[in-house]
Amino acid sequence: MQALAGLKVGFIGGGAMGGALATGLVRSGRVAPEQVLVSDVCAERLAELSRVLGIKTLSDNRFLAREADIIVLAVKPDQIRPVLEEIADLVHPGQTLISIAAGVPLAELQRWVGKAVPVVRVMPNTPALVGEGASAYVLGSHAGSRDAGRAEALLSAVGRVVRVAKEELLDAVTGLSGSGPAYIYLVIEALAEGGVRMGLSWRDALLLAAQTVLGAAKMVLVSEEHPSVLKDRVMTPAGTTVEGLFVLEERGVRAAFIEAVKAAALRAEAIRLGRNGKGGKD
Ligand SMILES: NC(=O)C1=CN([C@@H]2O[C@H](COP(=O)(O)OP(=O)(O)OC[C@H]3O[C@@H](n4cnc5c(N)ncnc54)[C@H](OP(=O)(O)O)[C@@H]3O)[C@@H](O)[C@H]2O)C=CC1
Ligand SMILES: O=C(O)[C@@H]1CCC=N1
Repeated sequence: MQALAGLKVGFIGGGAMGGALATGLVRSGRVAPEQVLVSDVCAERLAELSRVLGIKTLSDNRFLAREADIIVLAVKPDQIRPVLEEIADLVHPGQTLISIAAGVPLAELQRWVGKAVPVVRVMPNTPALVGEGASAYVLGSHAGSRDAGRAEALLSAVGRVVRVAKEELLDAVTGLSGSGPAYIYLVIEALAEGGVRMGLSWRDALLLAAQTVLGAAKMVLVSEEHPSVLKDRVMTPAGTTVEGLFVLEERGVRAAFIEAVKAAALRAEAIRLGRNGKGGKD
């Protein structure tokens, strides 16, 4: 991947999301393990990432900020400001700062870093770990095509990526694909329980449920047909599928998913606007 050639990618925070991105990136083969650095306050997490991926890990965010060309801020939203203030004097316009924090606006990121360095806001998701992430990004005012290229190269190595036209849309992305894997795990668990209820072993039911979700998703992406067309192809008149679908519609499952995305997106918006009642951001 040309945009990442010879560059060092540093992750500050190697937890659920930072660890998933670092792992997906190394496993993609688009960068060598020597190009990836992770710093974290948790020594066990660092030891595990270093052991599994063969990457350099460290407990010193400032050392990482000196070394990395792309710095991914992957700590919890309330830790973004202290981390940025910790490294602000070291960062320079040759670097690209990428924040993956939910609800932390570009204007704040730029203010905390205090100088004209390129900042990109990204909303990824955890399936990046297995190369099937879904991410969206928006550029800050000092970021240009070089930084967009770097962000796209990084994110396309671990899944699919879209650029959104304005920052506010990242709230919707957060509600849909950022939080979305959790909704789908719930669906898979429920489908499997349905199978168990009707006599399957948990092991068989879980495999069938997960593979069905994977297969259906792949059909949508590969065929590029509208999901309703694909749905119709599964239904036989007076058959089984229409009975199942009727129950889902009757119970309001479609509306429940639409409302779930809205609720999560509104929460992201509330954090971004500082209307935070639950300790997500200071
Ligand atoms: N999880 C997800 O699905 C997604 C998360 N995000 C965003 O990613 C970010 C990280 O979330 P997530 O990975 O879930 O969180 P985690 O708590 O799993 O990971 C954060 C890591 O950063 C460490 N850390 C805390 N303070 C510092 C510091 N000052 N310097 C270096 N490392 C530090 C934490 O250590 P310790 O645990 O010891 O505090 C932890 O290991 C958040 O901003 C979130 O909004 C975005 C999309 C999806
Ligand atoms: O739940 C959260 O706030 C984070 C952001 C998107 C997914 N997890």
